[in-house]
Amino acid sequence: MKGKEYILRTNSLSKSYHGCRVLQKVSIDLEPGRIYGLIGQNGAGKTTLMRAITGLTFPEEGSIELFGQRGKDLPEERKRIGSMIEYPSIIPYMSAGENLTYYKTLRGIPGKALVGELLALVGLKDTGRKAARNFSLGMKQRLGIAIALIGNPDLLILDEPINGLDPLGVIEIRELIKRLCEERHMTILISSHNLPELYQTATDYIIIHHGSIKRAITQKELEENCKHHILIGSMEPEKVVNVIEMQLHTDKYKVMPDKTVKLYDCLDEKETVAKALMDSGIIMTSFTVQGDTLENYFLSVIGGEGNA
Ligand SMILES: Nc1ncnc2c1ncn2[C@@H]1O[C@H](COP(=O)(O)OP(=O)(O)OP(=O)(O)O)[C@@H](O)[C@H]1O
Repeated sequence: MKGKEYILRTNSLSKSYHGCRVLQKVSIDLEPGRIYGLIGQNGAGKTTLMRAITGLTFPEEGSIELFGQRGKDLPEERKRIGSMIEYPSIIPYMSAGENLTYYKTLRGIPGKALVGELLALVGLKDTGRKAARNFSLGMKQRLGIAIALIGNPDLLILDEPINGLDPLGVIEIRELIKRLCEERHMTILISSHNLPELYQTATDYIIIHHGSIKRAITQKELEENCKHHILIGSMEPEKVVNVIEMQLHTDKYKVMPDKTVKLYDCLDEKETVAKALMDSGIIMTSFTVQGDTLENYFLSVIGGEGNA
């Protein structure tokens, strides 16, 4: 049987700055045509990992395999990566078209139509001679992505591409990323602190904390972990449990440390559940249908420290 195909594999990458480990034996595997959300707090090592993959910094330990090539000729293989790391590398006094032409020429990429195609793809076709320094933040980000797309990469790496964007800008980038994945079968690694947004974009998540990979999980697995449930708040969780077991005949529940009870069953029979609890004299302080969020999941994986 043919083994799994990988676009990128990092094997035990470690990197230190001034004696301080910022990447610790980082191993990740990226499969083709998927969108990976890289999640971590400030300083977790996301940018450093992206810089290591693209060759902007060098790990002291570990190895990188790109496109199944086992790192035979990394500089050559890296030509199939497009990236926007930290800031879009835009030349401010040039227009969007001039920026793209400049980078295209610099990289020796032929094809007259490419600049127009990329401008259309990122929605900057009508910006004419306007200098990039006068662009909105969203336009600058989209131009940065267009620059990253110049070589029609197989792997696209985007560090915080929606940072500072307004809601419309966020939606535009989300649509663009999804289109690149669906239409061009690109593999995309994207870091973001906006977890609700990432949840709408990514197909997989990689959680990094203090330079170590804590979890790699698919959207499907995440959904399984963040299953919808009825959240029942009361001062008498043992009575709630009794009703659930004896009257609703299910054991799919969990008592939380704050005394709420999560019921993963009977979601289509909310009225029956509510009535059974009330008829048993339980005073409920809350009764809502919820699904755990990516934020909660992230916090539970890193041990509840701070925000993403
Ligand atoms: N060139 C550098 N010199 C010294 N320390 C660095 C350098 N680059 C990164 N670091 C340190 O490495 C750690 C990881 O930084 P990194 O930028 O990779 O984190 P991050 O997860 O991208 O954070 P953020 O979400 O804030 O962008 C931080 O403690 C940072 O201060």
